[in-house]
Amino acid sequence: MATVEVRDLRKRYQDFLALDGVSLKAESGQLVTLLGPSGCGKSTTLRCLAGFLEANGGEITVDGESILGTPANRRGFGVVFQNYALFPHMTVAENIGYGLKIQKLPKPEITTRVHDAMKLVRLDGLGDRLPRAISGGQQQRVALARALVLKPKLLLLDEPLANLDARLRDEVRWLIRDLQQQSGITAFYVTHDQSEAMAMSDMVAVMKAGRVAQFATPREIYQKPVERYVADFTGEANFIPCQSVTPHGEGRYTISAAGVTLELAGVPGITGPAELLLRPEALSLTTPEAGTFRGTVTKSAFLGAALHCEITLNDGSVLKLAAEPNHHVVAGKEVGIAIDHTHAWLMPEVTP
Ligand SMILES: Nc1ncnc2c1ncn2[C@@H]1O[C@H](COP(=O)(O)OP(=O)(O)OP(=O)(O)O)[C@@H](O)[C@H]1O
Repeated sequence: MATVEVRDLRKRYQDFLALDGVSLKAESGQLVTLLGPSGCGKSTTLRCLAGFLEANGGEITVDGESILGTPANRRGFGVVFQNYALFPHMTVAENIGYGLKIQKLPKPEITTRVHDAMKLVRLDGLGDRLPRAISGGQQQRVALARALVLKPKLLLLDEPLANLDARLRDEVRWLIRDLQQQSGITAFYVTHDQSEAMAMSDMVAVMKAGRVAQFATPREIYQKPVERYVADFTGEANFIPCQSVTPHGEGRYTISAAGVTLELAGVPGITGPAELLLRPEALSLTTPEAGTFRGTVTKSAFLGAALHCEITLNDGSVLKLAAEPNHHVVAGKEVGIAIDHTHAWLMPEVTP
């Protein structure tokens, strides 16, 4: 178990600044996800942690000790990549035991540990197969077992599910989280998949152009994003611009938006222009008289479990929501929208 801290990490590729001061922390036993779009610096951060890349500035500590001068093979970390990189000519068991063989452990101990690791990732009985004779999901589990068998201090996973189909992704995702929690191992996990990040993590770092836009729990990231970029990247989001914002201190505000005055919570310390974030589940359809907002249905689509609607308000804002599937909602209908204030959140309007 290890506490890992990354402070103001910088990495330059020639004249391109890929990491511009990344800071985050994993407490012992936590799984921390680096989430963000392609090119934002997730893999670069992970490679600096692994020791495959040398940082140009900043610090990485494990249990308070700097590791920047320690070469990758002496850090004692387990690494799992999206391309499993198994040795094609070795059996599953040989692949898993390879690192132990390099460490020159006695054969009986290798056999026992490989056996235990295979059981852990549910690969029993497949030890004699070659990688080409097992499925993609099984290959990824071999890669996972190969990392875990070394009892690493820290587990680093770079999009480990990217090459799997949706069903396998789900299965391996839960397996990784189960194993990580059971073993209490600290882990960093790179993904651009928001639902993966939300489901698996203790903490999420949402990355934006070489920096961490927000570092918080999945719940906080989703319900209390610090800016629109984070809100957009972590799920469906509706935004309404505010005409006036009066702060009351401690992150409470009175606002006026789309002709309605509301009192609600938001990012502390907003002084300039702001916009209201309403997640779809904060909204429900009602009569025009009963709603907080009034609008006209501009789109509706029956998607089985829900009726997806777009409502255009009188200020031109468009709200998307999922209504009860048996609701009779057709384009052109006047409706009211009730909002659950606990799911409404005010954010500063940041120019993209
Ligand atoms: N060896 C390199 N030389 C030059 N630029 C690089 C190199 N490796 C990465 N970059 C650039 O650094 C930025 C960050 O790359 P990185 O691989 O960390 O992003 P990422 O968030 O992991 O993206 P992805 O999800 O596509 O893997 C990108 O703009 C990328 O083009």
